[in-house]
Parts: sequence; structure tokens; C-alpha cells
Amino acid sequence: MSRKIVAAAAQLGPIARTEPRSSAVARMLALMEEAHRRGARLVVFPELALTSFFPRWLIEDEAALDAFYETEMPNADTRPLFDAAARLGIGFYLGFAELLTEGGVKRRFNASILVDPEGRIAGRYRKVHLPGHYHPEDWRRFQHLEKRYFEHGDLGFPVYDFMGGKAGMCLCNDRRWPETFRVLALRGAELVMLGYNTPQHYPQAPEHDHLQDFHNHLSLQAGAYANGCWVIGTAKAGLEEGCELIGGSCIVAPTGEIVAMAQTRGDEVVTAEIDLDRCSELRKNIFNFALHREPGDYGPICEGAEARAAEREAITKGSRFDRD
Ligand SMILES: C[C@@H](NC(N)=O)C(=O)O
Repeated sequence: MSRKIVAAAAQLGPIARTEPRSSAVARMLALMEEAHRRGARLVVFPELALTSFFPRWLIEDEAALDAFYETEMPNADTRPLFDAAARLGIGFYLGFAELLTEGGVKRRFNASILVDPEGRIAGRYRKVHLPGHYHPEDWRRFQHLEKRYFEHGDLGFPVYDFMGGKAGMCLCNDRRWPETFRVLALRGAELVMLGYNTPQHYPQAPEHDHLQDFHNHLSLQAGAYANGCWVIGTAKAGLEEGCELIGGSCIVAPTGEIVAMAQTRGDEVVTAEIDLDRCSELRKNIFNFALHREPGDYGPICEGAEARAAEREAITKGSRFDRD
């Protein structure tokens, strides 16, 4: 049976701090309709797709911070996306900020979901590699407070049976870490979806600013190739609240070739037919894990987990609002 799916990366241009979710969702619905017209059955939206990229600001008022998070999914604002999925027969990936309350304690994650073409949640992910810093740093042109506003994702890298294949998710900074793709591929992922918000300006090493698009594609293409999987990466792009975000949303074949790429830094759909059976071109040959992988020599990759957990705890110990 053929396992070909037309898939889309649905890039969003900037979302203003005051732009309501209803507006962002209306823009996403228009992209979904366009993807549908082009025969797509799967659409990948960006990371934190419902709001502006709020980790660029220090937000000390807890209610103001909470306003950027979703406490349930779907909710009144996002329900139209789920309805459109079912109506059009399109699955989608959506990045958003997730707020849970467990035993009276708030838990915050940079999260994504996978929704099937019947409009049902088929998979969940919480970002593992959180970039940036916990404490505000005045020398920066903009903050990147993901370590303050999100907990380390507690789901690992799950893989889901999805639309006739196996699919995994990650979010933005995760793509720079080869381990992300490798763990997903070891679990059988044939397709990895991710959204990103990547500033053009890298405050710690501004001499790398011109390399941001290159490093994005380098990571996505290497992840696809070394693991023999399809990768769909979707940006929130353009000048958002004074911060320029890269575009370059793309669909990458298991060979590492980019087969479709956005041309703008605005709302834009790119589509390609992805044949999940093509993963075997790599996975039965050069990256046949069973034949050629040497896990006995990879020990250091998994060392230090406890020390790392303690370090994370030390960074975020106590209330997020009584430090600094
Ligand atoms: C800077 C960081 N952004 C992100 N949202 O994870 C990245 O592109 O790696």
C-alpha cells in the first residue's frame, strides 16, 4: 500500500503582543485551506503558534504571564482548528504554551500536539532542550527566558502511529541536538515535525547572525539524513515586536535534500509529497541501525543524567517570581 502523503509547512509571519488568538487562528485556518487546495493531508504549524514569542520579555505579573498559556486543548480559541481538521480531513501539528495545575502547583511547558484528520489529539510533546536563560540579562537587546517560563519536558521523545506511518515531534532548539532525531529514529519515526522561533540575532555570538538560516537547515538536513526520516520544520518568521525571526520553513527528504522551502518571512504554505517508504533508502543501507550502529561506543552520550537534573533543579529552585 502506498504511503505517500502531501504535507505542508504552514509558516506564520509575526504575531504582535496584542494580537488575539482568534486572529492567529484565523490566519492558520487560511493556511490550512490553502494547504487543502493543494491536496495536503497534514499541516505543520510553528512553535508557540498562538501568541507572540513571549520569552523575549520579563513578565513579572503572574496573571499577565498566564495569559500566554493554554490550560486546555482544544479550547474555545483553538476549537476551529480541530473542526477544520475534521472537515478537511487534514492532520496537524501545533506548538503552544501549556499550563497545568497539579496539586495546586502550576506547571508550564513549551508543548506541541499532533491532531489526526478526524480532529482528535493523537500525540503530545513537551520541549526537552530549553534554550536561553532564567534570569533577565539587561545587556541583551531582547530576553530569551525559556528556562524561566518552561519546565524541562517530562515526556521524552515519544513516537506515535500516525496516518499510516510513525511520527515524532520536537520544538525549535531540539533540532540542533542530534540526539533528538536519533532517539526518535530508534523508536521508528519516519517523520519528524517541529516548529521554531529563531531570532536572526544571536546575542552571545553576533558574529554568527548571518549563519542562522544555514544552521537551521544544517540541523534539519543532518537530522533527516543521519536518521533516514522526513523532516518538516516550520517557522514563525519576520519582524515580531522588534525582533527579526528567520524563515526558511521547509520539508526535508530522508536523503537530506530540501524538497520545498518558504520564500518569504510572512504567512506562507509550502507543500510536498512525502513518501514514507523512502525512509528505507537510508535505513536499509548506510543507516541500517541493526547492521552498522555501535551503541557500545556511545556511553558518554547518556552519562550525567542525574547531575544534569540536579543542575536544572538548582537553576529553577523556588518560585519563579521570588528570585532575581
Ligand atoms: C534560539 C532558539 N529558539 C527556540 N525557540 O528554541 C533556537 O532557535 O535554537
